[in-house]
Amino acid sequence: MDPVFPRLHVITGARRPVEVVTAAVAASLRLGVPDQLAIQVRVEDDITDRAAFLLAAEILEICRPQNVLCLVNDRLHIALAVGADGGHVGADDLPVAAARKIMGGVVGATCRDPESARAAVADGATYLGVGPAYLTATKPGLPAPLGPAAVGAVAAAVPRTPVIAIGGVTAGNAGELIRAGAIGIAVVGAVSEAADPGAATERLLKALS
Ligand SMILES: Cc1ncc(COP(=O)(O)OP(=O)(O)O)c(N)n1
Ligand SMILES: Cc1ncsc1CCOP(=O)(O)O
Ligand SMILES: [Mg+2]
Repeated sequence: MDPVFPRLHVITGARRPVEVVTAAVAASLRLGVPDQLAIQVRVEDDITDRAAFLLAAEILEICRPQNVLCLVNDRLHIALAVGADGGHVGADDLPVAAARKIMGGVVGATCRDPESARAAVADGATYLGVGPAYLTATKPGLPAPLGPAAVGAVAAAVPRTPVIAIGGVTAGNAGELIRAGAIGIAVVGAVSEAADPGAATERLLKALS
């Protein structure tokens, strides 16, 4: 695993995704840490593949010149078609082993417990997204929040694989997740819903430094 795996994953929401990504990338450049930022293109299920493809291509054009990692959620065919750096899969998506077969780059996998974490790593996951760490309104129907200790238990089970905590993460609670063992965080609302997404990204990056 590349030792410089990004520690802040900004995931696009429905609101102004291109504006948010532009601001997040600019913030990482202001702080001189574009290698610490990843952008994950995530669209709702009712968005067509064509619209998702066009959005992912536009976002990749913002990320690539600055060496900001660009991942696509769920739709690995779109990740491959635009030439993104990788993709992220969860329980309703391609199994990790199948994702690994078609994706030469980064494969992220959602895990909530040590056993599934070890299985995902054995199947070829590059990093794990672990959550929900805290309550979140962004994705309905999730299990109860894990809290920092359970996130840390997953991280301890896969010591050579980066664990990215997700779900209700803010600049205020990021520190306790890192202290528990996560190497980074993924956010939707903390950046997408912020009045100033660039300033919000700076706060999150500083909370990780
Ligand atoms: C970094 C990261 N971690 C977890 C997820 C969630 O993926 P998944 O469980 O497949 O849910 P959806 O995001 O597809 O609704 C993620 N996207 N990123
Ligand atoms: C997709 C997903 N999976 C677990 S929590 C989550 C949403 C995280 O959004 P937010 O950062 O706004 O809580
Ligand atoms: Mg998914």
